[in-house]
Amino acid sequence: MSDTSRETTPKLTIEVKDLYKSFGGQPALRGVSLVVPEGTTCVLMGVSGSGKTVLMKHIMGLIRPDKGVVLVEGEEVAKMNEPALNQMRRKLGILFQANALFDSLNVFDNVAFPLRERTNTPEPEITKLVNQTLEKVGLSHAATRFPGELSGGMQKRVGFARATILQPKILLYDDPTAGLDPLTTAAVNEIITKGKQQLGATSLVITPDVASAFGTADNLALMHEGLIVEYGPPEHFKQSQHPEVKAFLRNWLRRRSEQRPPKA
Ligand SMILES: Nc1ncnc2c1ncn2[C@@H]1O[C@H](COP(=O)(O)OP(=O)(O)OP(=O)(O)O)[C@@H](O)[C@H]1O
Repeated sequence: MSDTSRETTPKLTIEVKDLYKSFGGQPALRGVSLVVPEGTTCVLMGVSGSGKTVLMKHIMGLIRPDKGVVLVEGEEVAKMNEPALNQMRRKLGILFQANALFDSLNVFDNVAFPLRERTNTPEPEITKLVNQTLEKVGLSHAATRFPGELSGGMQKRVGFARATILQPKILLYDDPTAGLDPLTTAAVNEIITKGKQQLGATSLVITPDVASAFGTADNLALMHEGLIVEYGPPEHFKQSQHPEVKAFLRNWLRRRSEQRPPKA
């Protein structure tokens, strides 16, 4: 028996086919197609206004397409009714730029929130799960502290703990390293990688941080004016001859050298 008979096509957790969306006659998406195979991390890059967030909002079912389809685990998002949408969203762990932590709740209660809100888990079990999750993100010592008392990176880790406490199969991150210093950025990248390893999750990440993107992605996609102009693994990307990829990487290198602090 040949080995090929045992080969299986990877399951596609997210499938976007020929997606179009305009706002007030202005096109934001102009025929976007993208697949994210199960258990992989895809990083979306592109200049401001290129359509990254609009694409992600379609996946979350927050925006309806003008044309084209978005499938999450084979189900068409635009055809879901409210209960089906809620059920689909339970599979999503969402970590956006603003951590949206509750300032009046301490770290423990912030992380426990989805369990208390969405499940009937008994309190002793909640305590166990939250403590385990805080340990994973290295925040066991901060359980009783409030968001205002934490560094930006610690807040991100609380956000990650809260986004993953229900063990989502799909993680969506929008600009998770925005405004963070290089050390904290490295910690967040580690979190993204951990998300994949610990949860076996499928991740879609938007980031302007090209170094993060190359470090975390199985596949990279570059958006330009509402289209994905290049898609593939980091090695493929680095060698891309596509003019928009070359311009994007050149700009990033220039900005990075400008941002380097002057030598003391
Ligand atoms: N609700 C909306 N109403 C009108 N226009 C919108 C809306 N949402 C997005 N747009 C427009 O769609 C285009 C794509 O926006 P989007 O937020 O997806 O960009 P982006 O690539 O995520 O940018 P950034 O990196 O700055 O977040 C922009 O021109 C934006 O102004």
